[in-house]
Amino acid sequence: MTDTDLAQTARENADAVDTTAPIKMTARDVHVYYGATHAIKGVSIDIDMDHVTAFIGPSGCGKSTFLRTMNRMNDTIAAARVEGQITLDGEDIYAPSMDVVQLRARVGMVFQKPNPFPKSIYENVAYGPRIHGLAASKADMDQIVERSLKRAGLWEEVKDRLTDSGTAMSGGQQQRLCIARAIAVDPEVILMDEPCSALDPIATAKIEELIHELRGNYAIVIVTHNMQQAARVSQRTAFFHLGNLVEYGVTSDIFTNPREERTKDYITGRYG
Ligand SMILES: Nc1ncnc2c1ncn2[C@@H]1O[C@H](COP(=O)(O)OP(=O)(O)OP(=O)(O)O)[C@@H](O)[C@H]1O
Repeated sequence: MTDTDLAQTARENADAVDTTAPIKMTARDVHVYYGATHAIKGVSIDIDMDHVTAFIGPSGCGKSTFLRTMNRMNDTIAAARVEGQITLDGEDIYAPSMDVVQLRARVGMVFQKPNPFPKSIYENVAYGPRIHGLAASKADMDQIVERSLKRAGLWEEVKDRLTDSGTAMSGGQQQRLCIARAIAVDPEVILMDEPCSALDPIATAKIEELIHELRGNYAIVIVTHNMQQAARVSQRTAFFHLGNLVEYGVTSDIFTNPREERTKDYITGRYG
């Protein structure tokens, strides 16, 4: 794909930008340290509801680190320290009163490598709703499982083998199962950390289509190394470099008319 194609793809996607969408999450002057390494340097950003926001930038620039601050996954890394403020619907997610288990249900995460539990397909989806008490009966749970698998575009492929192991599926199916698992607890935000990097082009296309379909109901944030993917699936793009948020805006603007020289260099493949 040439630069012109990239710009064209981004422009086609621009129709989906809604400037009146409410802000779902905010970050203000966020810094992250791993011991002495200063990985994120004063990032401020607003994440809109009903949009897909792509985080792009060269390897090691801090995309995954920043993504993990948004549902406190960095809490699980002993050396990581987060400063600054991140809110969800105006509420500080690092406040002592914040229930981290609830937070991670509201802000779900899909990882680079599909990681289904070594349990049945049904149980993979039912697990979250069960621990959060979202189903009052077996019939309720059956409904949640079916609805989540349908939304993840997997139902037709698995409805006759719900008791098979989730780990016995193809990589692309496993990733859609992980998306179904995230959706099952009714999240408001879905964070995706390079969700297609372990998948072949056909499975990747299916996930991209799915992201497109899910967009209207969630705030979705996707880390990607693939600029064509950012242009195809996102309405907003944030470009990170050396721990800084260099530029953030409407995807078609970032790909057609970047304000910063560093963004331009990156999207035209001059480094990264
Ligand atoms: N668990 C960790 N412990 C120590 N340093 C870390 C850890 N995770 C990331 N870092 C460092 O933080 C910086 C940002 O890394 P991060 O993985 O967030 O970047 P990235 O942009 O997502 O990279 P990539 O695109 O290669 O996945 C790097 O210097 C990295 O070495």
